[in-house]
Amino acid sequence: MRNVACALTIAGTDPSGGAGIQADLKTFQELQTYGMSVITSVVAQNTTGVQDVHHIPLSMIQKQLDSVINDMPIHAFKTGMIANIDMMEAIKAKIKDLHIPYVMDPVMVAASGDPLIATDAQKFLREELLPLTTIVTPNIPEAENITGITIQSEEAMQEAAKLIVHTYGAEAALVKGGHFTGDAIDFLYDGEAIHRFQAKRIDTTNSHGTGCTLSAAITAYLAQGDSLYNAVKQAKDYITKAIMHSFDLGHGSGPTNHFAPRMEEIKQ
Ligand SMILES: Nc1ncnc2c1ncn2[C@@H]1O[C@H](COP(=O)(O)OP(=O)(O)OP(=O)(O)O)[C@@H](O)[C@H]1O
Ligand SMILES: Cc1ncc(COP(=O)(O)O)c(N)n1
Repeated sequence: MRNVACALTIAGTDPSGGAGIQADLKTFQELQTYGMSVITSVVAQNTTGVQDVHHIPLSMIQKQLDSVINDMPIHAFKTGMIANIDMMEAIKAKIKDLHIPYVMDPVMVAASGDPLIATDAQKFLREELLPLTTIVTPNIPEAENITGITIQSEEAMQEAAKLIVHTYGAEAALVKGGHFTGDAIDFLYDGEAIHRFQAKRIDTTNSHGTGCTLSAAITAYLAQGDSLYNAVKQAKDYITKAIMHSFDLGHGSGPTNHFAPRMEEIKQ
């Protein structure tokens, strides 16, 4: 029996608190999971976009990973923004023997449209990191980038999820429909079956950090020992409530509300 579920995020930062490491740690905390973090890049960003990026030196990323891995229990981990091939190689070397659930949010571009990883790193991510994942959670542009297919229908989303598993070697793929119109429908393919997760589309422009929050919630539930299906189902519920009660903060696309799911439960 575990004392407490422990989850690690390896990602970039967001000083405005909506995305990246900050969103991940808030999500872990809300889901009663002990959160740990390794910072890859310090990003000057807010709800309106990315102002600047400072990459942490490689040796410091390696040392942060050693600090956590050599001392702490880790029951599941996620990766978010990993800006270049050198960082990806260093991280791969440290995580490949962990043998615990690995959730990859294949962050490529911020919701504001600003690129977050180098173009040549996309190939490394696809070929070297994807095969290590328990689940990868691309949005539609990321799924198009990984598979090379154009996604304009639910059928194409499902085809992309299957391709990511069978061609690129992820154990499972969750292709997210946040960028579509109509209901917010995500498809999970676990190597055997397609599962559909549907929520009403919430009429809001507050979508800063939705992908980070969803993947962090999946990581927290996996750290707690939930099955992949149950982790995704509960995480989808969490992000839907967090968007429903999102905050009108900042001058751009506002952040999700991490305590909304708990407040809704208290009200019931
Ligand atoms: N307006 C919305 N209403 C309800 N659910 C939404 C809405 N927008 C996104 N979602 C859901 O939020 C989750 C994140 O999906 P999305 O496709 O937005 O990811 P993303 O693009 O990686 O995130 P981000 O916009 O932060 O980059 C998915 O479960 C998606 O269905
Ligand atoms: C450090 C970091 N990681 C990921 C995102 C993507 O989040 P979003 O697309 O919601 O802006 C981001 N903006 N910043």
